[in-house]
Order: sequence, then C-alpha cells, then structure tokens
Amino acid sequence: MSALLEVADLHLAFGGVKAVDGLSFDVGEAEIVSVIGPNGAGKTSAFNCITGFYRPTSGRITIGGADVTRMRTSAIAARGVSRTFQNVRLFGDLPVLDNVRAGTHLWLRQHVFDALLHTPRYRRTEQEATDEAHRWLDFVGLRGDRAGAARNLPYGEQRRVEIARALARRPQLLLLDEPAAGLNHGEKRELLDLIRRIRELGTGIVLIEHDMGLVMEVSERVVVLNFGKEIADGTPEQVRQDPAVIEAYLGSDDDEVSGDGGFGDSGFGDTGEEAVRADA
Ligand SMILES: Nc1ncnc2c1ncn2[C@@H]1O[C@H](COP(=O)(O)OP(=O)(O)OP(=O)(O)O)[C@@H](O)[C@H]1O
Repeated sequence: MSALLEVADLHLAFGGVKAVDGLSFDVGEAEIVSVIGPNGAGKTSAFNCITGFYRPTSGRITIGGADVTRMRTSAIAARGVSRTFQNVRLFGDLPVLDNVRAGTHLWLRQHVFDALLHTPRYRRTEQEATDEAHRWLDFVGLRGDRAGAARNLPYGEQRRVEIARALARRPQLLLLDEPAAGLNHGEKRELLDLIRRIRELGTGIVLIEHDMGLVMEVSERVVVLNFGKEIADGTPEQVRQDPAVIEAYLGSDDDEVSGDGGFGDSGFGDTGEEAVRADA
C-alpha cells in the first residue's frame, strides 16, 4: 500500500537560492513525522510545495499514491491535506465559530439555489457545520468565547482555533508549521496531548517545530534539513546522536534551538514562560 504522503527528491530554487535541495521522506496513516532544521533550512518551503503554494523546480509529491506535484492548492486540499501557518492566519474580525465553520465547506454539500432561498436543506447543512465546528473546538480544548471575534482571543487560544479549522476539513494529512511558537510550558503540554489525539484519529501529521523537547517526545520519525539539504531521517534517538545533525545545530546561532537545551533535553526545551495566557 502506498504511503499517505511521499516526497521524492524535491527541489525548489528561488533564483540562486536552493531553498529545498533533494528532500525525500514519507508519512503513513497515524504517523507523526517532524521536519527540523535551523532557520532558513527550507522547512516552510517544503510545506509550501506539498500544499501547492509553490511549484517545485523538480521532484515528485504523491498523496495516497496520486501525483499532486503540479496540482493547485484547492485540488490538493480536496485530497485531504490541511495545514496551519507559522503566523496564525484567522479571519480576525469574524466570530471564532465562523472561522472553524469555514473549514467544513470543503466537504459540506451546499447549492447556491438552497442558499439563496434558505431552503430547509440549506438550514440543515448550516446546522451541521455549526455542530461540527463546536465538536472540533471541544476537541482542541478551546476555553475562550466562541461567539466573539477571533482577534480578541489570547494568542495560545488562536492557535487552537487554527488547528480546529484545519481539522474541520477532515484531513487525512495535517501539516503543522511551528504550532508551539509563542506557547507557554502548560500550553505546550496540552499541544503534545492534542497532536497525539489527532494521530489517534488516523491522521498522518507532519510537524515543523523548533522546540526539540516536543519534537523528540511526539515524533515517530524526524527528518533534518540544513541549507535545503536533507542530512538525516530516523527515529528521534537516531537523529539525536547523528554527528551531522549535532554539527548543524552546534554550528548554528539559532537561539530557539541551540539555546534551549538542544537534544539533551528530556522535557520541553523552551519554556516560553513570558508568553501569552495568564490562566495556563
Ligand atoms: N518567496 C521566497 N522568495 C525568495 N526566497 C525565499 C522565499 N521563501 C523562502 N526563501 C528562501 O528559501 C530559504 C528557505 O526558507 P524557509 O522559509 O523555507 O526556511 P525555514 O526552514 O522554514 O525557516 P524558519 O525556521 O526560519 O521558518 C531561505 O533562504 C529563504 O530566504
């Protein structure tokens, strides 16, 4: 059986900059694979290729065995790929609930005719979308007000809403781009638990993350990029001991990674206590 996601010899260049330079990895159902590397290593560029935001220079990306390398973002999303962004991207002025309801429109069958005439069928599907959005907000453990504007939520809560919206698309594959950024220690613990619960749904997860403690605790496999090149792919233990990986990180002045206890850390590296919520 083919993997959920297969990335084969992916290359992406911006002029002379090789943002991704020969990346290959795969992700199976209910598997968590992290992509790590110093700032500028090419992690987000790889996500942008997988989701169709960028067209790779060469290489092949398949989802469930189907080649999606040159497909548009909407076609890739329709194949069950959902993502969150490094900087939270919600509709700030819209209610929290509507942000998550927006995710359901990928699978909800609605017709213009029904919407215009507000038919019973339209009202039924609208209710279905609302119920589903509440279920995902429960799932991610949102504590804040669901009726208020998304921008009024504390940052950590906005991150949960973004994950709820991604889940409302019912993805087979979820790409999380630095979900722990800006979270405090308690919130990171909750995020770890949430990522595991998403895996239990059968969803494959690709995680870009700078918090090595979280990466090492949650991942089945870790892929390491440095200057666009893949320098390791293995279990957290294998990667932690890989001389090329140690060299890439020790040679880096990326404080977020090397300054937080690095690979030797058994708990979460970056406590981020200055961050966000007072009630965590
Ligand atoms: N749209 C773009 N145009 C030109 N260069 C780009 C573009 N996007 C990314 N790059 C370059 O590609 C390289 C990889 O960037 P990318 O953002 O993918 O790294 P990253 O590993 O995600 O970094 P970070 O951890 O800081 O988010 C960098 O040299 C970056 O400057």
